[in-house]
Amino acid sequence: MPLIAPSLLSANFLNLEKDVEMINQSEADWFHVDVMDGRFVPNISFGFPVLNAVNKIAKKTLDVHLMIVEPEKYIAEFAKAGANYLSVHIEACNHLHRTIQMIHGEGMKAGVAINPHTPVHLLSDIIADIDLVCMMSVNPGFGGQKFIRHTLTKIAQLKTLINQCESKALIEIDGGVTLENAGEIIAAGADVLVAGNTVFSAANPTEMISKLKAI
Ligand SMILES: O=C(CO)[C@H](O)[C@H](O)COP(=O)(O)O
Repeated sequence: MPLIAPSLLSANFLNLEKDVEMINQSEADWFHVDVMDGRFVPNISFGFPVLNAVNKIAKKTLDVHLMIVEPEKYIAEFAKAGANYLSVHIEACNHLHRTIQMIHGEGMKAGVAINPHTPVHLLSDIIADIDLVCMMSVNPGFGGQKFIRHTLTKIAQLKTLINQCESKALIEIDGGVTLENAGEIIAAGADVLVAGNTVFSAANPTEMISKLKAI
């Protein structure tokens, strides 16, 4: 069964508590939290005040995806704010191995996110050291975009790399996941499905999470 991680980017910020409680009560496994800085991506989402508030009531794993430059500056603060998984972009890190060591040093699981154009083989010398690959299946920065189908080929490549390197990394697919494409994403080898728009624009988000979980 896939792990389901609803993305709070598509939640109702006028009543975030209601959406966090909905996820608590649902069959979702994780909270996916997108932090954007307006520099790495052309959008600004939210930061520590929101994450700290979510952490007060969230009863599930907090999976934090940093779409920011110089993520190494903020690792300790994300640990304090309750992040369980912390993913940094390979494209944003000059010293990725050191950044992963810092994340582990703060007691968090470490993830590496990769953009749709970034080749999977660039992960070959880090894959054994990480817990998660957040594979972007849209260009990062916005929810509600269309799934880039080429990502399906990359999932299979990543699965092969993980097996070759005896890595324990989970494969997370982020962007454009729907009820229609979730089956083939899982068949390609994904372990975690992030879903923002699909969950929060559904008439019944709790039911939508259960449907994704059942695929
Ligand atoms: O990282 C992200 C955007 O950069 C979001 O997590 C992603 O887009 C999920 O949203 P949706 O399911 O609506 O596509």
